[in-house]
Amino acid sequence: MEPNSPTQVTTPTQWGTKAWHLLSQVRTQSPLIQCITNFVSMDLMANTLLSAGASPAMLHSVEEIHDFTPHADALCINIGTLSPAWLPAMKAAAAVCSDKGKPWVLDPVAVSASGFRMKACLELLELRPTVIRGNGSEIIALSFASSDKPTKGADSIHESTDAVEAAKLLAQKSGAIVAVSGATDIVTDGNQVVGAHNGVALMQKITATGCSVTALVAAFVAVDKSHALDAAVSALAVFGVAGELGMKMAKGPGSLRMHLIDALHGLDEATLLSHVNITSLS
Ligand SMILES: Nc1ncnc2c1ncn2[C@@H]1O[C@H](COP(=O)(O)OP(=O)(O)OP(=O)(O)O)[C@@H](O)[C@H]1O
Ligand SMILES: Cc1ncsc1CCO
Ligand SMILES: [Mg+2]
Repeated sequence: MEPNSPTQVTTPTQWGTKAWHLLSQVRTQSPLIQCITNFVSMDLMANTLLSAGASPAMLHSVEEIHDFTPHADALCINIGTLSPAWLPAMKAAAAVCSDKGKPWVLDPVAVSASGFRMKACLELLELRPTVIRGNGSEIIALSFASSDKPTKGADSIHESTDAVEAAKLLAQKSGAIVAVSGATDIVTDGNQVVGAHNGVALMQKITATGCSVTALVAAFVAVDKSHALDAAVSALAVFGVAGELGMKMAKGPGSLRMHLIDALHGLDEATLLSHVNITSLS
């Protein structure tokens, strides 16, 4: 696999400007994002993409990959409710992207829950995802290809900061940018490590916020595919800022879900620049 390319050090102010630029590009270009995702996440993921200005398409039939996937600007694959029937479509779509140099993003939901899930993820890794985004437990399990000790399932029992070395190893082994969500979202190319400190803890109490931010990463990578690390960091920070703004109006997880989507849709430059909190961790 090709080595990851070095990325220049970016100051906090430059990160804010970069995140705004990429969000603006998503809004003006409205990239088409194909999502092959779990049943739980379909609604929130599609609404997250729409609020950010992208165009979601939740197409997962293997019969449609040949016609449709070449027209997508990026692909998001999520194994959350995986069954054998879905895997051929996931592999076919990932192969189209890999062949055409189109970005695609993998979300290894609950990868340690079973040998079946782990094997599927390892086969998908062979198709060279541009970015892998998971929670701490998922990234640790995938990095060590370990399903010996099933964790809680879709939720993490690790902090994202517990997964830094595992994330770097996975990035080095796979050639992908690896993003770990949590109180601090961590993104690495196997060498450089960047932290996005935005978000609120209550986002963990809304199912599929992680799945949705993975799709947002796909939208950001779609508009800047040669800088996948920057795009992933920016998407995670933007989603976190939307969570912080939404929290000002929310009374609990149900209303946070609604206000987060509203905040993402209405996010302006000054608000984003004053909230983005991204630092280098390496
Ligand atoms: N303690 C926290 N403080 C701030 N933000 C958080 C915290 N925990 C998670 N988040 C944010 O919540 C979102 C979802 O992250 P999480 O780690 O819960 O994903 P996940 O476990 O894959 O979720 P799911 O599988 O339900 O989609 C991310 O945007 C992340 O930054
Ligand atoms: C709860 C849950 N179970 C399988 S997928 C999913 C959505 C969050 O990943
Ligand atoms: Mg998840």
